Formats: sequence, C-alpha cells, structure tokens
Amino acid sequence: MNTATEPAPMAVTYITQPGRAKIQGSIRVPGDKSISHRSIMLGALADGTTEITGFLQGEDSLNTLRCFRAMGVEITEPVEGRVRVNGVGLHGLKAPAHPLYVGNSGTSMRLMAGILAGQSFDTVLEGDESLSRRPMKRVIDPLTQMGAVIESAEGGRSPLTIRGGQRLRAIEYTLPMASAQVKSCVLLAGLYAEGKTCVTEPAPTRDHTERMLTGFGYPVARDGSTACLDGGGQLIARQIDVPADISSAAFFMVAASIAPEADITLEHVGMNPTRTGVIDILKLMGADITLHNPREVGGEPVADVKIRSAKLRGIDIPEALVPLAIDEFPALFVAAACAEGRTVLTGAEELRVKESDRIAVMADGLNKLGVEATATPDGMIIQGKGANSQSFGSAEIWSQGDHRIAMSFAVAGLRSVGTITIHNCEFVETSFPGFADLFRHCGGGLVDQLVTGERA
Ligand SMILES: O=C(O)C1=C[C@@H](OP(=O)(O)O)[C@@H](O)[C@H](O)C1
Ligand SMILES: C=C(OP(=O)(O)O)C(=O)O
Repeated sequence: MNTATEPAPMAVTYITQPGRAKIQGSIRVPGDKSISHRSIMLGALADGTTEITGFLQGEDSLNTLRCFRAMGVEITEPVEGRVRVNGVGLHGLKAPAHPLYVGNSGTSMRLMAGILAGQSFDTVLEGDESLSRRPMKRVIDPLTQMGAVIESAEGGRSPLTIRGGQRLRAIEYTLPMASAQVKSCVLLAGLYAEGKTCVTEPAPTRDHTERMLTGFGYPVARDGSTACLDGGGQLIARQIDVPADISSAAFFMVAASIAPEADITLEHVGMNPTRTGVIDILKLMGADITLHNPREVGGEPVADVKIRSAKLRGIDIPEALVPLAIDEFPALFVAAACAEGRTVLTGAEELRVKESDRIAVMADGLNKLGVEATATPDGMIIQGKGANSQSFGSAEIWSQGDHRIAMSFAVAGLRSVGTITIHNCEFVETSFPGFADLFRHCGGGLVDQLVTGERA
C-alpha cells in the first residue's frame, strides 16, 4: 500500500519548442477522472461484479482503487482501461490496516469521507502536501451534522480521522458553495443514514454521482436544484463505459484553437451538460468547434469533437458557466491570452483552493510570458495578445504541483517565440498519463525531460 512517506517520484520538466506547430489528427484522451473515481466507489459498494472499460489509469483514480483494495475489495489490475470490481455490498468493507493514502486527489478524499463516515470501523484519510493544504471543513461540517465523528488537523485540513460505528441521520443540506465533491460526499453518506438525505446546490455542478447511483439501481430524486435519496438501499453491479475526459480534451481544444492551420478530432468525449462549459466559453470567444456522432453510453452523453484554428476574441465569461468549466480555467486563461481584446472572469473564487491557487499561479505565469493578466479575488482580467502568431516570450514556470497548470503552459508554448520551461510536471500523471507523448503526436512539439532526484 502507498503511504504518505513513500519516496517522492522523479521530477519532470517540460520544455516547449518554438516553431509553427500544427495541431492535427484524431485522438482519444484518457478516461474521465470524475467518472473513474465513482466507478470504483460504487462498484465496491454494489452487490455483484462491475466491469469497467475506459477507466483512467492516472494516479488520482488509481489511489481510489488502492484505497478500496485496502478495505478488502477485490479489484483487478487495470489493463488498457479494463477493470473488474467484485463488489462487497454497502456493508461489506473491512477495516484497512493502514491510513488510506489518496495522494493529490481532492475527489478521493471528499467522496470517501462520506462513505467512511457510515462504516463500523475507524479510518484515517491522508494525502500529499498539496491536498493537506486544501479545505476539508466543507465536508466535515455536513457530515458532523449527520452524526459523523471526524478529527482533522488544524483549520479543518487533512489528515482526517473518521470514527466508525456512528448512527448517521439524514439531513437537508444547502451547499455554501457550488461543489460536486461536497454534494457527492453528503449523498454517499446518505446511503448509510436513516431517512431521506437532500442536497440543494446554489448552481448546477457535475451530476455523475446522481447519474451513476441511478445506473446502479439506487433511486435519486431530482427536484430543481435539490437531489434526494433514501438511506438503506442496495446497489446492483453493472457495466460502465467511461468516456474520454472533457477536462483533458480541453487542452487540445485550446491548443487547436490557438495554433495555425489546426484541425483535430477528439473522440468519444463526455458531453454531460454539467461539464460542457468549456465548449460554451470557447464558442463565445469565436472558437470553431463542432460536435459529431452524439450518442449515449451508460447514462452519460458522448460525442466526437472537431476543433479548427480560429481568431479568438475576449469576452466577459458568464458566471453561470463557471461551475460547468471549473477545471478548465487554466487552459481557458491561455486561450484568453491569445484572444483579441479583454477577457474578464468573475465568480470563480473556488479556483483558489484547487491543487494550487489557480488564479495566482496562472496570472503569475502569464505575466512572465509578457501577458497583462491581473488576478482579482474571484477571477482574472486578461488583456489578450490577439491573433499575432508568436505572441509570448520565453519563461521559466513552476507549476506548483498542479497538473492543469503544467499542461496549460505546455499549450501556451504553441504561441511562444522561445522556449517555456515548466517544472513539476510529474503531477500530470494524476489526470493525464501520456499527455506529453499525445501532444507531440498531434504536432505540439514538446520536449519532456526526466530529472532524477526529488520533486522540484
Ligand atoms: O466531483 C468531482 O469529481 C469534481 C468536482 C470539482 O471539485 P469541486 O466540487 O471542489 O468544485 C472538480 O474541480 C474536481 O476536479 C472533480
Ligand atoms: C481539482 C481537481 O481535482 P481534485 O479536486 O480531485 O484534486 C482537478 O482535477 O482539477
């Protein structure tokens, strides 16, 4: 089992190559991270064997898989995205011998906290340095209202010690922020609570938990912005086809939009309407994006997405789209930096509590590239460089242990006169294994360099 003290992996540095890269081809990016996590969790809690295809073999979802193995669930080693989970039923998990280590993954920690609050045994949930800085009070508060007993480090940070053997009671909870992780945490604890648990959200957030529970035969009632379920039911195993992750696809959508003569097709991308904000925002900016062959797989809409180069223009990003594109802003900031005119983002303070402070780190990196980007408490103002083909300077960037920052600056390299050196890219493995190879394969011209030794 992983423990928080295992040796740090080698540090990886990307160096982008200047030149007129064309982004072309037809590719499938790895599986959706949110759906992959949930497929292991619900598969483990179901009765019967769940067969998963398209599973994301990234560090985040693999950490979820390892945690459930540590609680006695038989899960096959993933091979080319195929995984079989022998479910143990809602009450079949066993006490793990060690703390459960979730690495860099907020989704694992927050969703598992809900499940673990309902167990008969104690558990400790811990993560890496970045995760240990992220707020967990947002899940501790509602779970405590349900009767859970949770000890945390100072300020409601992890590690979390979750005391087993509590009787959970159902609550009606209004989320203080638009967060699918908190919504999912409360609903998953609700599986173990007496009565009807309801969660009301201030704005729509990704609904994979609700969809997948329904797919496992566990009814979730939806009434406007409120989702409710009754505790004490049963999940029945099923097959799950995980679509390609729109959040990973987003890097190629931006790359193709800002590179000259680009024409790329991204296959089998998840098109859940609670995730497609990035397409809406890029289209408002003038991007050339078309959807083909729309279909549904296992309760989730999917399509092939074609993107060609376009002259982007700056916009005021509608706040209603923010939760629907929450992980795509680092890439969207790069698009805005290449657009004609000013882009303004507001209502996105949640970006400050992701793997890094994505507002501060992106504004700082864009400034280094010579872009006028001003961080605001809840967003950013970016003065775009316009359609001028090589707009950015050379720079050295620290991605601060944040996979999406690393990939966003790799994409920015398409518009740089010089090289961009990006440190700490080993974290790309959390969500997008093989990113550098795929980017090169499409013409991205990235050089990745393995640096031995400790993480930078
Ligand atoms: O539920 C999920 O799978 C996720 C929800 C979002 O987090 P928040 O709920 O904190 O916004 C998102 O940023 C994260 O990458 C995945
Ligand atoms: C915020 C993210 O993930 P998590 O919260 O699971 O760490 C992300 O992948 O951008």
